[in-house]
Amino acid sequence: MTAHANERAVDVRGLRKRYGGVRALDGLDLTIRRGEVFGLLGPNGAGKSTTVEILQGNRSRDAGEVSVLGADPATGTRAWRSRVGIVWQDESTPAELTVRETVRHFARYYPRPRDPEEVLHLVGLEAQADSRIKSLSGGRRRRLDVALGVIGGPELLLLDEPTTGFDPAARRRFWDLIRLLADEGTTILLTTHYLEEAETLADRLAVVAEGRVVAEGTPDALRRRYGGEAVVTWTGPDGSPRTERTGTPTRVVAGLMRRFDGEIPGLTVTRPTLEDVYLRLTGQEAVR
Ligand SMILES: Nc1ncnc2c1ncn2[C@@H]1O[C@H](COP(=O)(O)OP(=O)(O)OP(=O)(O)O)[C@@H](O)[C@H]1O
Repeated sequence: MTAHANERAVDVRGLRKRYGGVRALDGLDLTIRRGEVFGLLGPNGAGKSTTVEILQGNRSRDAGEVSVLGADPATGTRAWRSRVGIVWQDESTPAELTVRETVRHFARYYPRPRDPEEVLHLVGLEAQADSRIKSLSGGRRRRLDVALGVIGGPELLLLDEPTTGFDPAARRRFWDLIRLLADEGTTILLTTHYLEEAETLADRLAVVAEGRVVAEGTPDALRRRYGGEAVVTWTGPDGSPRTERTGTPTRVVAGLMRRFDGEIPGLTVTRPTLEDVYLRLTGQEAVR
């Protein structure tokens, strides 16, 4: 909890955006509190990147109210920009510079930057510090982008699919970095297609579909509200598989224990995952 915990870092009301005939945002509402890690989920084309770009001040909107750290991004000053960390999708940094030179170079743009060596360590690029950017693999390139997003010591970090292209170890390391920044009080918005990532990192989530928020809450609350019933399976006395869908799996298991007088053969209890919730909310639920 930070001193600002009840303040809003991001407040969006009725956000609308069209690209020609395409309605990308259709009345999106979003509130992110200070110090919170907030995950934005949604299928391809739902409007997540457009939202992040508008919050960054890099895209205009057609309608709606937007406040980011107390300012309208459309008219954000240089001082405001220095408080917001952005990870660009296609960074146009000079490919001839080394990783260390680039991070140091970007640090000079900010009034209170983090230590470049610390940032290289945090994103796991110490071993590549003297490599030229053009020689980096795609995943390491992306880690450098993340380094440039945090070098200014932002109050708010806006991350659009930050771990796409990361190998599993780099993704875990990135999660540690996000937790560290969150512990320091940084507010973080991240979009992701990795539900495990959302569940691991986010205090609260919003699911976006067709340009609107269709559900919002903690991962637990979303699972409880939209997850549906648990599934209990076991093996019957005749050896055949049995299944029961239930809102009270403990009661079902207690009944089975009495019936079997001890160990229940083949018992499993499966509770709805965030993925089940997500697929249901975005209308992509598989027919079972
Ligand atoms: N520059 C653009 N010009 C025209 N249409 C665009 C542009 N950017 C986005 N769109 C369209 O707006 C809609 C929302 O796109 P957006 O990139 O915001 O979605 P997204 O949720 O980030 O998707 P993804 O998960 O694929 O990144 C899509 O239909 C997309 O094709």
